[in-house]
Amino acid sequence: MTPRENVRNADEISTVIRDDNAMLGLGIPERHDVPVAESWAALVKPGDENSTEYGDMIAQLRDFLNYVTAARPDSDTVAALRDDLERWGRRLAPMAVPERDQMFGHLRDLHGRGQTMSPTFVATEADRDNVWGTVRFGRYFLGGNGAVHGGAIPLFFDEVLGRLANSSGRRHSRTAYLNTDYRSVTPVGVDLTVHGWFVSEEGRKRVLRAELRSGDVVCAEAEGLFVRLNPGQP
Ligand SMILES: CCCCCCCC/C=C\CCCCCCCC(=O)SCCNC(=O)CCNC(=O)[C@H](O)C(C)(C)COP(=O)(O)OP(=O)(O)OC[C@H]1O[C@@H](n2cnc3c(N)ncnc32)[C@H](O)[C@@H]1OP(=O)(O)O
Repeated sequence: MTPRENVRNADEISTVIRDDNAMLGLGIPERHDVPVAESWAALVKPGDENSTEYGDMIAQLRDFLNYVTAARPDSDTVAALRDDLERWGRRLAPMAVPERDQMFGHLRDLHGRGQTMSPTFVATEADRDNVWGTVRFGRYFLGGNGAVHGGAIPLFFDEVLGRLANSSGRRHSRTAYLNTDYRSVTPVGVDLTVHGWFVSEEGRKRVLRAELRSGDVVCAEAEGLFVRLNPGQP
């Protein structure tokens, strides 16, 4: 018997559908309509006129990656998609620019910075030493059995803590270590809450911690050391 045949009433059916949508990481728009608190927003580089359009394109790309991950497409669909992707690659290739000019990941006024490498962190509150927010790992970030891939979690922590470490007028630092404790499975397709905070700041060394929760359950915790760069250090 399949899980669907096992469904007995309308409530259960809607739960299954909702869960399927959740597994796709869909249903919650990957948009950027939550106001960002002052100190986090201090990183914002104003005046990129393409931000909104580019951000919407990235949101589509994120949804697309979730669909690709979830689908078991027929071979005609795969062939058509391959051809479309090849065409898009050829269209974009001549538009390559040096790193400092690229848009991907550089749009700091967008939640998620206009990138797809890690899920969109939506900062909802921040001060000089803390940031709070939400994240939803889409189906694309699935490791197995409904759990987020173990490598995607430190990537996400680096994203949040790296940015907090360099916020509020602090000079740039780089991650020296980032330790992650996986406390319980991090579910795909579920809104999670995030808190990142400074533990200490001594000389060039900034120690920060973060916590990722699903409801009351702590899914993962991290501690990172971020070392302030010396002048001329890459
Ligand atoms: C240009 C920065 C860009 C930042 C982004 C801007 C904001 C953008 C906005 C949004 C972005 C989203 C956010 C993304 C952020 C991501 C950040 C990353 O992931 S960076 C890539 C991964 N990390 C590396 O590639 C580092 C490679 N390592 C190094 O470059 C060096 O090792 C470095 C700079 C970390 C330290 O090297 P030393 O030569 O400058 O300094 P020494 O003397 O070795 O260390 C200073 C102190 O730190 C301790 N230390 C260093 N590493 C340690 C470790 N692993 N464990 C414990 N202590 C360590 C040392 O023992 C020393 O301590 P004692 O002063 O003696 O007390």
